[in-house]
Amino acid sequence: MTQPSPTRRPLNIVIACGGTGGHLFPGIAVAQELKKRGHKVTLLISQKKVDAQASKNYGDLDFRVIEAIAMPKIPSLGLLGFGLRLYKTIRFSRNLLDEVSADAVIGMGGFTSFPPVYAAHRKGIRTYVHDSNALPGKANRMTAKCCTNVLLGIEEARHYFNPAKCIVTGTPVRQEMEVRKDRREAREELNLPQDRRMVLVMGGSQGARNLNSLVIEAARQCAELCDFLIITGSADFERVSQLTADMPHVHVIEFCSAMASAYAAADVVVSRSGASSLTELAHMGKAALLVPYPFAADDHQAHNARVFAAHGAARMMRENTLTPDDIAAFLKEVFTDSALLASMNECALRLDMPDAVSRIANVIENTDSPASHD
Ligand SMILES: CC(=O)N[C@H]1[C@@H](OP(=O)(O)OP(=O)(O)OC[C@H]2O[C@@H](n3ccc(=O)[nH]c3=O)[C@H](O)[C@@H]2O)O[C@H](CO)[C@@H](O)[C@@H]1O
Repeated sequence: MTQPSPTRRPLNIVIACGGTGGHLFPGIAVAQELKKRGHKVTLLISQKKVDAQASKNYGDLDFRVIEAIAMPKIPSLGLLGFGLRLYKTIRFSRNLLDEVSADAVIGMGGFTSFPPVYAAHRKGIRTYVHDSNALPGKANRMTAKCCTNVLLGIEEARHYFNPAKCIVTGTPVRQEMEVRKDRREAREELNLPQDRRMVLVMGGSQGARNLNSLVIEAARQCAELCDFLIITGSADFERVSQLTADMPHVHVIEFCSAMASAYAAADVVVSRSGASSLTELAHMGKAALLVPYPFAADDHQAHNARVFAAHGAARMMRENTLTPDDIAAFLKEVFTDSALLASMNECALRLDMPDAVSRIANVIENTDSPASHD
């Protein structure tokens, strides 16, 4: 593991990580590490429900809300309002950077990272953007232009940026996931049976309605084979609860605040292929059936899933052709071929970068050169 080197004084660091769990949780992981090293951290999140839901379990961290502004289509009438909101958010960011005497700003991705990173860049403060996906989004590519360094979740993304600025750090997992939990304890905690195979179903930080529907039909065929723990997302909780009311082998959670336990309790996972979900699957060494969100920008979730499939850690299936029979067949295959399941688990583990959070913190602590830009 890379060792942190001592810094001259505690730093004031701003982490912009709002908008979605895939940005927020890696941001929380970096904040936890920097705080542990004695630095002061301010996290910028958006006003969205998922941010409030996810951040409420981290009362020891300092969260501030900043307006989340998404880039409208070009050309469109929305551009005028967007320009005004962007200007206001950059001004808000500039004031906040003064208030906390920021030494460095890290954007964890998405368009919510741009205003604080841009404001910091204009003030000559060190700036970073972290991109966790195999195919980086447009917002990150734009933000990267005003960054000192670009921190990458995986090597595959390097050629989308100025390669000289890129440092492959991996994507960090939260402190509570660093140590893998015991399966028995995890099942006790989540009130799940000990003697059944368990399939964890997750649709990213906000749930996935179509995937939930397909899994419920598959679960009807698999009542003998295994149990299911479905994390539905807030919007689909009522519907899934009703549809599975007569299925005692299906367990339903709206939003899971104990993801370390959910992974530990699972034998196999059916999931969307958001980058943080994949990072956690690798860290936990869990085989998966990956179903990329079909409408993700530039189909980036398919790029993520292909990396895992190519390494033998997962199967990838596209939602438009996926049937409940396919899901049931996959589960029968992995549960009857224990060597296959073990090999997929092992391949997932090989993709883990356990020191990602240290690498990021080291970059933040060690770079004291003035910002360099494209
Ligand atoms: C639709 C879309 O564009 N999604 C993007 C979004 O994904 P999204 O926000 O869904 O994030 P990911 O799938 O990357 O990660 C989900 C995170 O939420 C956590 N979690 C989830 C459910 C729950 O109940 N509790 C909980 O804590 C997971 O442990 C994980 O840390 O950002 C990712 C990172 O840029 C991208 O790769 C995804 O493609």
